Amino acid sequence: MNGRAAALGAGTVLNALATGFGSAFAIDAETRATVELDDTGTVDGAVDGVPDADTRLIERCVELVVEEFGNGQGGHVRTESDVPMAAGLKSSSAAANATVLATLDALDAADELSREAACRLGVQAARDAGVTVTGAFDDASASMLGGVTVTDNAEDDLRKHEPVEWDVLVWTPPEQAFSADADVDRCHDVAPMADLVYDLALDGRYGEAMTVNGLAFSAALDFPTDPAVEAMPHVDGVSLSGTGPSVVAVGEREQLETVKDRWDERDGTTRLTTTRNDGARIL
Ligand SMILES: Nc1ncnc2c1ncn2[C@@H]1O[C@H](COP(=O)(O)OP(=O)(O)OP(=O)(O)O)[C@@H](O)[C@H]1O
Ligand SMILES: O=C(O)C1=C[C@@H](O)[C@@H](O)[C@H](O)C1
Repeated sequence: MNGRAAALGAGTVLNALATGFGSAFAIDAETRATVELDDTGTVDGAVDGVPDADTRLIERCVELVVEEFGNGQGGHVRTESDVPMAAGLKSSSAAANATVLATLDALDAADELSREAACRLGVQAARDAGVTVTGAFDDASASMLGGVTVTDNAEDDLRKHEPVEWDVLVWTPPEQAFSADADVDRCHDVAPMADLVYDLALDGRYGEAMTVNGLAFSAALDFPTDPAVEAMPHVDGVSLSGTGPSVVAVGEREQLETVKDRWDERDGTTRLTTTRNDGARIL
């Protein structure tokens, strides 16, 4: 009873920590999960290359799927990832989605649940594991479905979902920033800006939405705005991603290459990539 699946990392249009409404877009970075089920009744998890990682999220994903579609099985779950952990690129959503799909695959139950419903199980696991503030259905839906999504995280409701063909530049500083540690009160203070970003996103003005989001949440969460200001003359949109520290920009490839030269001078890694519209998949 083995299963294997992959889900996508994502960047932010609107951070949901202010109002519960969020928006994210899938990028070409993957987390893969392998699940082996057995009759032990207990689940243990491991993250490739990170021996001390917190594995409660992926273990909880297996448990929830087994509760609904299995017969008391336990087993092992292991992830390997191109999405850096706690860097703002939705590593938790990608790990949860990949694990839920891999467990469904191991139980031969992948056709019994829509991708959207599978994603809600991962969100529940993230809440149970305490790795999220709002549940992060915005990030989870982008990671699972691909394209850009706009969501109400209080209701796990998908308000908008559409494919997008964007070139994307990602700067990831060496630090980590766990969502569960974010200063939520400071985010509430920028709610009027989040309302504006939500309206822009619903209008399909994603680039402007991202830029307003980035300035507001960088200020609220105490991240530098210099990378965004450097990028602004060249790109359609630039934002702090998630609860940081990564910054994502979208626009013309050539212009993003100009920004990359500037961002390369900073500590960390800078990567040119694209959006993905295919979403998570069973391998
Ligand atoms: N590859 C992985 N395998 C297993 N668990 C993971 C993996 N990546 C992330 N996680 C879980 O998610 C937690 C990090 O979640 P967090 O929301 O802080 O990061 P993120 O999703 O990358 O950030 P953001 O929401 O700002 O994009 C980790 O502590 C771990 O529990
Ligand atoms: O933990 C959460 O609820 C969230 C974390 C960040 O990724 C945000 O970007 C997201 O909108 C919500």
